[in-house]
Amino acid sequence: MYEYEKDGAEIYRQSFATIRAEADLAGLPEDLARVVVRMIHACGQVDLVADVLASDGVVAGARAALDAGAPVLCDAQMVASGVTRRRLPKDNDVVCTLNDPRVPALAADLGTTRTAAALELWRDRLDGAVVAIGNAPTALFHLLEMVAAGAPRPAAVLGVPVGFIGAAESKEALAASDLPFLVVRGRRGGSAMTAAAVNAIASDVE
Ligand SMILES: C/C1=C2N=C(/C=C3N=C(/C(C)=C4\N[C@@](C)([C@@H]5N=C1[C@](C)(CCC(=O)O)[C@H]5CC(=O)O)[C@@](C)(CC(=O)O)[C@@H]4CCC(=O)O)[C@@](C)(CC(=O)O)[C@@H]\3CCC(=O)O)C(C)(C)[C@@H]/2CCC(=O)O
Repeated sequence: MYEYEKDGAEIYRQSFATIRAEADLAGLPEDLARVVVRMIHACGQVDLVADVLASDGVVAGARAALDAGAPVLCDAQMVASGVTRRRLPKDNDVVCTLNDPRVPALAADLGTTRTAAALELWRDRLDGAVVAIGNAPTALFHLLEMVAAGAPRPAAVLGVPVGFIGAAESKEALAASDLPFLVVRGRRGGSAMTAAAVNAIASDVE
């Protein structure tokens, strides 16, 4: 009844070719360009590239951490669910503590959101980890507060929360910090885009 592409590999090939033809990736190092292509693939917006900001070597640093077996620490279950486990080079743990039964009480004690409070349960896994924040601005702010107060430093922070309240500000704060980072400036972000960034970093092929 309808004429449409049914070959998954061909759909991917055409998508990535379209993104590379339409997005202005000039000036990005190739490893970062590959990550941005996949983030664009997750949101359908080729102008995303203009809002991407990353510290030097963040993609290589995150990949080296994964190769060394580092966990991927996610703010939301949606981010964790989007990470393709078979791409991960060392069967790395993908961790989201949001639904841990201790979190509601922690959030009440700290006077913050559950997503932010859930990061308190990352402390023993934070050292050298790849952090993927795709939903909650409060989680990203709380991570920065924890590290500033002496918590272990992650190898890379993919800071891509979405929204209107605190999202842009939390990402500017990350970019101004001394942590290796990748952000999408402004309101855009989200779990799908963040999981896509992890998947691109974990993968050797587009
Ligand atoms: C204020 C919050 C925002 N949530 C956004 C967008 C989406 N959130 C979805 C879902 C299913 C979840 N959001 C929570 C993380 C929940 N969202 C919040 C909080 C109230 C506070 C976070 C913050 O401001 O930093 C947060 C609850 C908390 O106490 O931390 C979630 C845990 C709520 C819940 O279901 O209990 C849940 C995450 C579940 C999981 O994956 O583990 C959406 C799907 C929206 C929906 O349900 O309709 C959507 C997903 C976006 C995405 O791509 O991830 C915003 C826009 C980020 C917003 C914060 C900023 C704003 O401007 O409002």
